[in-house]
Amino acid sequence: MEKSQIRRKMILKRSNLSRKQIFENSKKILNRLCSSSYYKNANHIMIYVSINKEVFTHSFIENALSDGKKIIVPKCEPSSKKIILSQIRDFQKDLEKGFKGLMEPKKEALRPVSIEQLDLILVPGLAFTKSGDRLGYGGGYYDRFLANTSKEIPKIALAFEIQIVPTLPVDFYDIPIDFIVTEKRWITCK
Ligand SMILES: Nc1nc2c(c(=O)[nH]1)N(C=O)[C@@H](CNc1ccc(C(=O)N[C@@H](CCC(=O)O)C(=O)O)cc1)CN2
Ligand SMILES: Nc1ncnc2c1ncn2[C@@H]1O[C@H](COP(=O)(O)OP(=O)(O)OP(=O)(O)O)[C@@H](O)[C@H]1O
Repeated sequence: MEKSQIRRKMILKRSNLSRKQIFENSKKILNRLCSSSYYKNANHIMIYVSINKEVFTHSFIENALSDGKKIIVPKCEPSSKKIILSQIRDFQKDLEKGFKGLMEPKKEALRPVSIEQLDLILVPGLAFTKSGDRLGYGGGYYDRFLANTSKEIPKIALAFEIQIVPTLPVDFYDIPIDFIVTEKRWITCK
């Protein structure tokens, strides 16, 4: 099956999850992450700001900020299809609706961070395999970004169990992830 076809199928499948299921499963996923040494040992954490039926990350971001973690979120630059990293201090004040309706740092709240500063990357996606292959929305934003990160930085996907599939088409530029956390389990890829 082609990537575009799998994307459509997975968006449809995910749309069947109720708001309650999204919130409850997201809580389990993020609690599992927070009890891991990957979270505990990380100071600078990059995380996506969830929309629609993605694993809900807003409460995690607020809790991690209270926990003293440095939180870094992506801002899309559609002209270059690149991601800019910006540290946020206040979820409510620093973000506004931007590209594709995503919550992104406001211009006046941009606090650039370099890739080398990241200790942990929490990756979004539509579908994943247990071996770490990932399918996103198709912009290639994360693939371009992940291509520039060191292998040493853990890349962890947050996903609902229904997003784990047996196989995915893989292109040479696709960057595999290291772990997947679902509401049921912790998957170590490869
Ligand atoms: N929360 C979040 N932020 C992210 C990503 C992501 O997957 N999730 N990205 C990952 O690379 C980048 C943004 N890339 C995107 C590329 C395309 C579409 C897009 O076409 N969205 C559809 C809606 C899909 C749906 O119904 O869920 C659209 O606008 O029609 C969205 C984000 C960076 N920030
Ligand atoms: N490292 C890269 N350098 C240049 N172009 C790239 C790179 N990675 C991906 N691309 C381009 O991005 C486009 C989208 O890739 P793909 O369909 O794999 O995105 P995706 O993984 O679903 O989305 P995303 O990474 O945004 O979540 C492709 O046309 C690909 O050529």
